[in-house]
Amino acid sequence: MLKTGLVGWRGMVGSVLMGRMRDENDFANIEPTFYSTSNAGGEAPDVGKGAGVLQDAENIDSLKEMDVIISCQGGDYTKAVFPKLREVGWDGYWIDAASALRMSDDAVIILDPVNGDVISDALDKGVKNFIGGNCTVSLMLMGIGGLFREGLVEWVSAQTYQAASGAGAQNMRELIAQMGTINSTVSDLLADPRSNILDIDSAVAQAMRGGDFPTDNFGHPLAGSLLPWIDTQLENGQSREEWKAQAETNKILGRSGAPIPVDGTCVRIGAMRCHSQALTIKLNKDVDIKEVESIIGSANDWVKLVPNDREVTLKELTPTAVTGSLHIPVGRVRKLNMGSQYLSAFTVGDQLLWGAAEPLRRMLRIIQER
Ligand SMILES: NC(=O)C1=CN([C@@H]2O[C@H](COP(=O)(O)OP(=O)(O)OC[C@H]3O[C@@H](n4cnc5c(N)ncnc54)[C@H](OP(=O)(O)O)[C@@H]3O)[C@@H](O)[C@H]2O)C=CC1
Ligand SMILES: N[C@@H](CC(=O)OP(=O)(O)O)C(=O)O
Repeated sequence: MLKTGLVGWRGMVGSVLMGRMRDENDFANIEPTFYSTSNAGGEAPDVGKGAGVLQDAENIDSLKEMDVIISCQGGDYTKAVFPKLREVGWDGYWIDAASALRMSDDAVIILDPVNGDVISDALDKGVKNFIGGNCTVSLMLMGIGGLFREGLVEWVSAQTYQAASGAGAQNMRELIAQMGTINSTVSDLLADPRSNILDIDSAVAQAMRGGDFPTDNFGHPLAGSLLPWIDTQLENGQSREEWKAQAETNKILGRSGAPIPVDGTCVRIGAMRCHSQALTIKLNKDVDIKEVESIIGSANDWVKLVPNDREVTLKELTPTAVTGSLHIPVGRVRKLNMGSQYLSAFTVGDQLLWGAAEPLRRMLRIIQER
């Protein structure tokens, strides 16, 4: 059994990972050791093997005993601990949710339903660093990976609608607090069916712009609004989240040479944990829409083609419908007025599942099954 160290297991991504590992009985096949950056010596979770003791997540001597380490602790932890482990000659597998090592030459971005071949080749070559992709990129590739696999994509433009969870647990709380503040500001007016909607509207706008509105985490109102910038600002005008789209897509696909252009605008909206994306895809040839649908819908076990029908779309292609589920619905698939090679699609995915935790636990399985 692989000695497997788990770091970051009680955070938001880590908790989702733990839930999935329990659901899939993954702990039966490993010898787990739980680490903490804040509570070494405390009680470790009982995953069916008795509750052990939490180990110190900074203790290199302990970590280097592991065959595999899975970290959901974040990039700062990775940057601090990973190089020290490799310096002392640790040769185990490092599986990480953080972006810190994603673009390193000696690391593979893992999304096995899309790039199982890339992962397998890397394992054959002795690669030991396997890093989860950016949630938006992973969800886009789970949705339209079939078109890439068939070599049909000339470029993609993704306009995103990203959930609060992508910014962290405190941001999810803040979104709800903002919603609550808005509601409580106008609850008396709302209770009166004869009240003027413009009075309600101006009271809401005033509250959202006021100094008491809870914005410590987002820095700005999100509830009742949106934020058209995610992550840091780059010199070329892109946000870092937008930069990741092309860089990570091409790396996940294992492409060398000219990259497939992928670009768009990343926007934070008031969804809880599902990212949605409106995709414009330029195909490199005219493909019949039925064939396009078939290629998209049969690419993996989780993608689901939603017919371009109003009722079904509004029932199945929303964050509310998808949250907590591994399904990746893709709908609104149609050719655009721009020409027969221009395709539109809309996809929704849970950014904590396929966007973060699921590729990590599957990577552990892949290593085990070797
Ligand atoms: N949020 C996301 O959508 C995505 C995040 N990631 C990556 O995963 C990393 C972890 O993200 P995320 O899970 O959101 O981070 P969290 O802040 O939820 O958890 C990170 C760590 O914070 C510590 N912590 C402190 N207070 C608490 C608390 N009250 N509850 C739980 N944990 C607490 C825990 O460490 P300890 O137990 O040692 O104290 C925990 O492991 C990110 O930095 C990012 O690199 C990747 C993809 C998506
Ligand atoms: N940036 C993503 C979440 C995330 O953690 O991305 P990354 O793993 O690339 O840092 C979002 O805000 O929705």
